[in-house]
Amino acid sequence: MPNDLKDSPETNDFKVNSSFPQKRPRDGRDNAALRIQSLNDLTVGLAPEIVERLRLQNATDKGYVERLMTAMKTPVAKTICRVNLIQSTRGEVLKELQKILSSSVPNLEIREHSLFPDVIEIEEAQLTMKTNSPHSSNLSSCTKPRSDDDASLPTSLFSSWPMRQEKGWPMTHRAILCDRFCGEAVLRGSDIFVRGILAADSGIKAGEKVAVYADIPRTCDGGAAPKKIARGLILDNYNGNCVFLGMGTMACSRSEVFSQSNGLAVSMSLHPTERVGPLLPPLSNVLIKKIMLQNLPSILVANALNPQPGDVILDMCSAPGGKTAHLASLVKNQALIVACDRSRKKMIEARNFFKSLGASCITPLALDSTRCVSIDRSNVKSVKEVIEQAKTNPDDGLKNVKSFSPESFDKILLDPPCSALGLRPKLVVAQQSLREVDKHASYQRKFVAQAVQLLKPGGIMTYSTCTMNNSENEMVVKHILIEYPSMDLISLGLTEEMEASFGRPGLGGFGLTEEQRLLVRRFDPGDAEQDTMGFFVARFRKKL
Ligand SMILES: C[S@@+](CC[C@H](N)C(=O)[O-])C[C@H]1O[C@@H](n2cnc3c(N)ncnc32)[C@H](O)[C@@H]1O
Repeated sequence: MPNDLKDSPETNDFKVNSSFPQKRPRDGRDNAALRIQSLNDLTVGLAPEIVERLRLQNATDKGYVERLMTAMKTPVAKTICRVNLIQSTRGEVLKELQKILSSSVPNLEIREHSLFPDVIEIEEAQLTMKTNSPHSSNLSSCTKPRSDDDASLPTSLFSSWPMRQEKGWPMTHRAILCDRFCGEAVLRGSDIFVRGILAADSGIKAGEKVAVYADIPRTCDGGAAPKKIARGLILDNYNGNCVFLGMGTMACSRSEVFSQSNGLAVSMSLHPTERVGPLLPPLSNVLIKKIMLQNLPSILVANALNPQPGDVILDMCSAPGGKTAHLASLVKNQALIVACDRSRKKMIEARNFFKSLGASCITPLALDSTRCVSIDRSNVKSVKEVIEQAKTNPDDGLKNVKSFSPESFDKILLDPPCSALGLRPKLVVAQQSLREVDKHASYQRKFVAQAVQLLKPGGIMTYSTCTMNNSENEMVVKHILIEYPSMDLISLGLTEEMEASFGRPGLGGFGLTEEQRLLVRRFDPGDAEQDTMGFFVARFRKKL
């Protein structure tokens, strides 16, 4: 071992903490651009003008922006598993999950959710006991590795150590760098699959313990697309901006990572001191037909639509299909559910997903839901007739349907594209401007115009977004009430317990009356007590 390394404080003192790694390049030449940060120090999430709008929306809440910015780079502290009732029951799944996870991750609490009858929640046991605040997760915990880790340091690493030290990479373990989507999934508890890795130290072997970093894409001036990193890069040649996420064990070698197109690459450590953020279990390959990982506010939507056997239901923007699958689960296939998305590719994937769940009552269609009302008023057909009479596309098996007769559906789920400000964690500074964010609102109104026509009198429609932006939420509700007098805003039909504890009323000051505000539900990541993604749901009934 080189002498200087013995003196390095990093040699025997691996830290998953706010100050690791903090070495900065000493010379300003070839490596000046490399920037390694800890999650604590990272400023990501939302563009300043968006944060300012959200601050103004929550002007009376003094600590809001600080909590929002912390929440935007951290995951929700609980893993939420929705049980597919077509394949199993919650009781059975609970037992199976407890059996599977207790042997691999002993430190978890796995229990039935008290508000949702088809939901199981999983969280780190310590968190429940220590505190209720999700933001006091172990972002700043500081620990030393077990001594046996120190003994197995990869000595070949040290042949290039002066350069590594200059760059600021860790001297204790070789390292890999994943893309930001993969990094976000890691924070949510996922392991790393080969496609997610961008760069790695040379010589990494299967079974080796590695330090895991995620690239934080830097956009050029003017918000241009971030520079692409060629997959397979040697880490020493990486000059980007990255964040440390924790330790993992390689499932394959470096050369296999970059020669294979799929498969597990790194199992993330389940030791709470060797990972950043809360301990969340990797569930991507667990009980895949029986559970679906979904955010709690998203689960609210299908419940609010309250599907019943025999209903004819339209999901106007279905892909990737989480909410449609939930509808099918709630009625155990006893309804006719039409799932639409403009993207044929996404719909083919969603069709395969529905099939894998046994959700046989769903008809997947690739169509534009902003123009899907039939203009031929002389030839009114039921939804069943439209589907039965349509030709099947020989290439992908999707039915060739483009429109439906007015007043065809009992229920409509409208979950249109939105600014998605509420999705977390975000390992990027979103480059959306306020203008771009607000453009979504006019697109959302186009879907509404179709939905109102397609709904039967007395029919129910839910409107939802995964954003906190008022122009896509409260102001769309106000627009619906003004433009479509046939639509009444009604309560979400939640239990009293849910009403009292889950989500908040809509914002004041954006066109809704006090009474109307209480009928909608809003979720905000800056609301630390709730610890959810950002979300909004409203429910309407068309007058008879
Ligand atoms: C918020 S996502 C829907 C998520 C989905 N409801 C779920 O829970 O999995 C919005 C979807 O709308 C689709 N979309 C965008 N424009 C559309 C259009 N004109 N017609 C139908 N779908 C559209 C997008 O492809 C995207 O998949």
